[in-house]
Amino acid sequence: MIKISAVSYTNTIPFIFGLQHHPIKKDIILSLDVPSLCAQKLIEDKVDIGLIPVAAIIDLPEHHIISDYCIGANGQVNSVFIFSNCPIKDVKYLQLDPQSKSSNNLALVLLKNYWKVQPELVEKAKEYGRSPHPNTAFVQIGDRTFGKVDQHSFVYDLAAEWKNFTGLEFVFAAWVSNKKLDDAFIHKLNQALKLGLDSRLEIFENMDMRKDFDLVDYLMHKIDYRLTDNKKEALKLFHRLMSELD
Ligand SMILES: C=C(O[C@@H]1C=C(C(=O)O)C=C[C@H]1O)C(=O)O
Repeated sequence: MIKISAVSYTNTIPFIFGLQHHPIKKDIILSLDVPSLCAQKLIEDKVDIGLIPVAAIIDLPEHHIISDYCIGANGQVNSVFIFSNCPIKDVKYLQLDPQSKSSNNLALVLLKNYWKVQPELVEKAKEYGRSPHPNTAFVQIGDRTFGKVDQHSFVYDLAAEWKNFTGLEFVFAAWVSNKKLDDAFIHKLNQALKLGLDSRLEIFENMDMRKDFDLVDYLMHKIDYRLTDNKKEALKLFHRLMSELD
């Protein structure tokens, strides 16, 4: 059996659907975890494959990107934000999202190279997301951000800001194995992922919709599941800019 850890957010539902509706389901054990844990499990070899934050790839002794599907965006993504009490140029404290790896690092890359400000970083903030301090901002990703854009004074969509900065798409998470896997299995995995993406309209029929967030637009148009050459170029640049952070 091949062990897989995938992201437990709504944007991964099409992939999960594909894995559960394809014959591959007999060959795998699937667990759903927050992104930082997907990465940790793959690094500790508790799983063979992870849909892991691309920022964690550099922590793996061996890695293989085994799919041309991913969690990415071409401009606005609608679920990766800096929410702030003040304009970004005035931020003094930045709380990081404990569930994230890629977006925390993307925030740091943009603050340094694009906005050119270096706030103090706060990890594991006690009052995460609720600081009354006027110069505090926080990174937040995934379903917890749905419906929140109207609740904060200043809102920055990090995939849109990355595109403003570089002109490129962005990849947040990729399907990565920590060992070489059989080609036939990889082929089946990709068929299953494609099946899930092709089943999105059927998935919507059984999905609880929200009044405060357009899930159909999000899963059809905002999350961009194709690991294009443009995203691969973005990934190289992102890893380089990450390695230059102090
Ligand atoms: C677009 C998203 O991408 C996610 C962001 C990640 C990160 O910041 O480490 C990891 C996995 C992705 O699922 C999201 O979930 O909102």
